[in-house]
Amino acid sequence: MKQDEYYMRFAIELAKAGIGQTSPNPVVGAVVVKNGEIVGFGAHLKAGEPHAEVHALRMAGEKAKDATVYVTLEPCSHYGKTPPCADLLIETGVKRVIIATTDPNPLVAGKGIAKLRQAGIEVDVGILKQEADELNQVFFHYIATKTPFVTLKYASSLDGKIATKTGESKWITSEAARRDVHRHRQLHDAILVGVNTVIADNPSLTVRHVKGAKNPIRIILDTHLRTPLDANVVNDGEVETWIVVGSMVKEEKMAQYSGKHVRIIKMNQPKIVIDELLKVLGEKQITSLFVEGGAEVHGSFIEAKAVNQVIAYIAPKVIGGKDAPAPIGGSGFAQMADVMNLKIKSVETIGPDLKIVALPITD
Ligand SMILES: Nc1c(/N=C/[C@H](O)[C@H](O)[C@H](O)COP(=O)(O)O)[nH]c(=O)[nH]c1=O
Repeated sequence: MKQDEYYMRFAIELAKAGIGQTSPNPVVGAVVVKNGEIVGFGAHLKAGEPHAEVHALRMAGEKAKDATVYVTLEPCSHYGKTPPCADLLIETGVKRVIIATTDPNPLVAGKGIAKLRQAGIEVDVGILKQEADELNQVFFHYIATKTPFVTLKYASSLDGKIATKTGESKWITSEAARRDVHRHRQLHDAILVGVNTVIADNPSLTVRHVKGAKNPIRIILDTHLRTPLDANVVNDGEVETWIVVGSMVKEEKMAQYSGKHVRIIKMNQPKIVIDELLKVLGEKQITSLFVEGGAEVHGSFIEAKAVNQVIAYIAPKVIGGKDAPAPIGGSGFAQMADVMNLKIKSVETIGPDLKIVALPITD
């Protein structure tokens, strides 16, 4: 008889199928086991479509009766866009439900488990909890804060430069590393850069190296509305571009962009306050934000303590020069006691480059 962990690991792998597709819902996987045999499995693939348990139970059919169901997130017990899974599990007559982690939403946490137990179903919680929680770090953050989970990404040389002293930066990292960046882009609801990056690089900020991927919304931080009218992000019509401006920008200046594929979001203060921005984006159901620079934008997110993950691509190149820019601008920390501390989550090589993923340590 395989252990519970074996089946839960399969459910976690299934859940990964939905990553980048289910926003603003979590990713969930479910496996139905009867007499030591897998008789059904499924994953939640898109908000508004059936939940993982529904797919798995449908596949199991009659065999679901008296079966054991493994699910990576507590079954829902409230009517969302689809009927509650806890009720379906009860009606189906399953014998046992194994849950990796409970729902982070305080409104529903534990309710699904209680409903199942009241119906006489044996419920165990916590198998592979950590792996299951990691799957939904974005969703859990968004449910708790109603603001996007922020990943800050930069590419730098071995000596920590993001461009030469003359502003050249194409390319620091390899094609393989840049393809990896596009994979991260497609997993996000929005990408954000500062207007200086638009002026310097005229980026498209679309997902190109990944087939059939959706393009995240492009967000440009542009306090004084300096985004060039002929910029790619304003004219290519590939995906919506939101330009965030300060309160002092004049209506007639904004009118120049009408007819373009852009939406101008005017903040209620002259300068863009990151915390305010994240609240506005959260209200617009942006659950994950990929901040791609430049240095001043990175500095403002770090100073606002608004970074949930850092992804750094380090190329084996030396650019040198005291005037060549480093990844994080802004005023920086004066004392070591105040610097941002992180825990390295992973280090891997991609082609000739290093990729480091680190998570800020929130004391
Ligand atoms: N210069 C480098 C980067 N530069 C990233 C820039 O900030 C900007 O996001 C790019 O110009 C993106 O352009 P597009 O969207 O692909 O058209 N990013 C990287 O990963 N490696 C580098 O070498």
